[in-house]
Order: sequence, then C-alpha cells, then structure tokens
Amino acid sequence: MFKPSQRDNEIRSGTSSSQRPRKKTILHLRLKEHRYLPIEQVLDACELKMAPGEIVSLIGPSGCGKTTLVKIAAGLISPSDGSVERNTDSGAVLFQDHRLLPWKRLYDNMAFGLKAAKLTRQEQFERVSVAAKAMGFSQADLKKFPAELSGGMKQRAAIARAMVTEPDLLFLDEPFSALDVGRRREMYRALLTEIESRACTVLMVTHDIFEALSLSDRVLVMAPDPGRVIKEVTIKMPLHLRTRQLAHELEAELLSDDMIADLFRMKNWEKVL
Ligand SMILES: Nc1ncnc2c1ncn2[C@@H]1O[C@H](COP(=O)(O)OP(=O)(O)OP(=O)(O)O)[C@@H](O)[C@H]1O
Repeated sequence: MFKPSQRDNEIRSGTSSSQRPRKKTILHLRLKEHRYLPIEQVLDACELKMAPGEIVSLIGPSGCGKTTLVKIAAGLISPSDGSVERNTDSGAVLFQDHRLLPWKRLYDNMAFGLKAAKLTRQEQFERVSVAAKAMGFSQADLKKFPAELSGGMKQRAAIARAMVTEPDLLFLDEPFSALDVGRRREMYRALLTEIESRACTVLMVTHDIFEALSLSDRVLVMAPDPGRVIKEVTIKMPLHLRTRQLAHELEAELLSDDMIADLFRMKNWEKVL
C-alpha cells in the first residue's frame, strides 16, 4: 500500500516551490480499492494527502486508473471501498473534453458558474474579463458560440470557466492536450499565477512526464493491473526557478529506473526511435 510517508525519492533539494503555508490538509483520500464492476479491480489501496496550495500530478500508462483516482478525489464517483475528505466546498473539475454548452456564447459559458453562485452582473463581468485576458481571448471571441471556436480555444475556455469560480481545489484531467506548445506555456503561466495568488490546490492528470515534472510539487507514478502508485517524486525547486533543463534532468533521472522506463515503454529513451 502506498503512503506519502513512503516517499522513495526526493530528486532535488532546495526550497519547496510552495513556500506557501501548509498547515492543514485540504484533501485526504484513503482508498482500499475501487472496482467499477464486481470482477475487475481498477485501483488498489492508496492514500493521498494534499496541503493547501500544493500541486500534485498523476502520471502513468493509459488505463492505469489516473482519471478514476481524480474522479474519486473530486467526488464525481464514490470509491467502492474507501473515503475522501475535502476541507472545502469550493472545487472545480476540468476534463479533456471541454463540456461547453453549445447554445451559449463563450462569455455566458465562462460566466455560467458565477450566475449559479449569484454574483452580480458587474462581478461576473469583472471575473470573466480577467480570465478571458489571461486565456488570450478577445472581445470578439467572447461573442462566439463553441462551434465557432477551435479545439484549443475550447480547451482554454474550459480552463477559464474553471478559473473564474476561484476554486480552492482544482482537478485537471489533461487540460492542455489540445494546445500548441506556445499556448501550453502561456496556460502554465496563467494557471500558476492563479495557483500562487490564491493558494489553489491542484490534482492533475497528464501523460506528459516533462509537463508533470515542470509544474508539480509532487509527481505520483502509477502502474496498472490494478492501478496503484509505485513511486512518488518530490520536487523542491520553486516553480519560478525551474528551467527546461532541470525538467529534462528530472525526467532522465526518473526514466533511468528500468521499472519506470518499462512502464512508459521508454527503454533506451535517449534515442529518438
Ligand atoms: N465507467 C467505467 N466503467 C467501467 N470501467 C471503467 C469506467 N471508467 C474507466 N473504466 C476502466 O478503469 C480502468 C482505468 O481507467 P481510467 O480512465 O481511470 O485510466 P487512465 O489511466 O486515466 O487512462 P487514460 O490515460 O487512457 O485516460 C480502465 O481499465 C477502464 O476501462
């Protein structure tokens, strides 16, 4: 069974990215197992504790249960055996598919959660304007319907829609997958600014080891059959001091472990093919 106290690797020393105070636990997941159907066990025992302001990434091969773990943490599905404590009511979930309402213009899609939260029109306008700017949308874009947006724009819109609600807990399932390299970087920056300014806590799924090591305080590596955490990497270098070179070094160090390289089918990964 995996426990945070069993951290087997701290690959960088230095000051934590998050010198934000971490006094209490905002999320505590204790899982004995999860099965969608009685026969197949999808997740094995796992415990995850997150402090306010912490960014944790889940990486692992397709089908190892990353999305399932995030859905359980976010309360979208109940674990078949286990419990989740969330010490806040303010959370947002962002999936690969944008889930924008096709009959609403971009502005109204972004303001949707704010209307539900009964913010005034002026407050809605201010929040949407800030998020729209951060996500690179023009005034003209805000009048468009989702069908008139590109795949990347839809993804940015979904990120903006989650950000405007200013959640304490943000669950991200591959939010950047449809974005080009430059946009990804911009999104990272916008997201990190948001996270830093409000000590938002993030649990994120990504297929991209480099992305995980660039953005997270901790990276949990999952293996399949049944899904379980087999390695935890704590990165203490502050986010704003991280470089591509550092992330590449961390990636190389992680993949120098044959078990991890096998998991990602990345043996001899230094070679292009
Ligand atoms: N609603 C469901 N009902 C039954 N089985 C499911 C359901 N959702 C997922 N599974 C199964 O649970 C396992 C884990 O799926 P999950 O989507 O959590 O993995 P993942 O690591 O996020 O995959 P990917 O990286 O491909 O998105 C898979 O075997 C999948 O078929």
